[in-house]
Amino acid sequence: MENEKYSKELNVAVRVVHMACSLCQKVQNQFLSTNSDQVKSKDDDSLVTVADWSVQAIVSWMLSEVFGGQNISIVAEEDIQTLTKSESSSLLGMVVNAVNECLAEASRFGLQAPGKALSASQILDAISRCNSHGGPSGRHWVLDPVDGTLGFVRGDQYAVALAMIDDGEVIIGVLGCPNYPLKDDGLNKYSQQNLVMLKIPSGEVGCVMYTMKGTGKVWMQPLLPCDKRLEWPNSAVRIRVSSVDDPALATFCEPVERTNSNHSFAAGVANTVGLRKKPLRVYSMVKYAAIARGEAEIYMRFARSGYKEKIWDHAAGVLLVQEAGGVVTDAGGRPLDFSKGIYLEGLDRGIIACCGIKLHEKIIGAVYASWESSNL
Ligand SMILES: Nc1ncnc2c1ncn2[C@@H]1O[C@H](COP(=O)(O)O)[C@@H](OP(=O)(O)O)[C@H]1O
Ligand SMILES: [Mg+2]
Repeated sequence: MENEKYSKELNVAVRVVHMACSLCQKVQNQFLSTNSDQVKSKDDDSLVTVADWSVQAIVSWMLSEVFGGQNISIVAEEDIQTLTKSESSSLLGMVVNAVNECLAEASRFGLQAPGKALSASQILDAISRCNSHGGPSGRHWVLDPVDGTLGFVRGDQYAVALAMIDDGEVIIGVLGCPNYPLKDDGLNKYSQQNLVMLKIPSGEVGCVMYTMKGTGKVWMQPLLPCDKRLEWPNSAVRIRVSSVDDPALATFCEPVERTNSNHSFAAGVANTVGLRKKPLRVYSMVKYAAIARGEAEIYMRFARSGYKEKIWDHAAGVLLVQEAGGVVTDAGGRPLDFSKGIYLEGLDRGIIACCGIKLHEKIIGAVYASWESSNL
């Protein structure tokens, strides 16, 4: 990538996300086969798993090792509240094991393993250190350790998302998608058949996509098989958005959960614009990946009013789409603002990502036309 200034950050971020994906695959396989108690309910009733905490711990630990001790700023989704309750000691034990097993393999990813296994308190420290609120100045890493937790526990799509913001702008975006089929149109095909992604033969599924602002290039690497080392650039191929601009041929994505996006409003917009295909419903930021890779043309997200979108759910994915040639704005057509802390403040109604400006203008126009008559 051209921009020397951030090349080390990008390189390390990609390696760390590969490592995190490998951890997630192990945890997912384990609990899908044993249906164990690795899933707990958070106070807000969303699901959080051993993988969320473990990924946050390894990313935080690695970034701190490479980029400067306790001083780096990381904005991330998880805290240690549940994990430090007395009844959670077995859960903490599982996190400690998962983290240490994963870090022991760091050299395979071109990273340096710790001299000895990390203690529970070092791991809790690493997790709770990610309590930055971001903001308009300085560098902030932004992490969603397991985005699409529901997809993760169902054996479906999820993502590990790591971005770096510098002075309010997203500069680096890395998205690990362990269940993303590598073949063209794989997501479409498997989603339509309602297949659990784990049934896809390994070697045909899982990738890391990454980019740096201003390069106009987005790269995709397959995940590493367990006996291989990551050799940069590890068979990276360039990906680009689709060139389809005819609504009749376009595919649009939306969240699986209707609590996260108003499906009927999106259907109204789709109808107004002349989209004909069924929506592609996908968990997590894999929707951005599908646009960046040209497998879908449009992503619409209309959260209920009052819900505030968080930067870690979007930063990496938005940059991937933009650098792959696409357009992402709020539903009023304005750019997303990542400089205001942990929320996308001032977001107008929803988020629209498109492969190109023509479709984007049509969608924004249809949102305006439909809004008045809707009760969002
Ligand atoms: N009411 C709501 N409206 C919109 N997004 C929500 C929401 N509640 C949770 N989310 C976010 O939606 C993300 C999942 O996105 P999607 O619906 O596209 O799969 C969740 O990420 P996590 O799974 O990391 O918690 C969560 O941050
Ligand atoms: Mg998320």
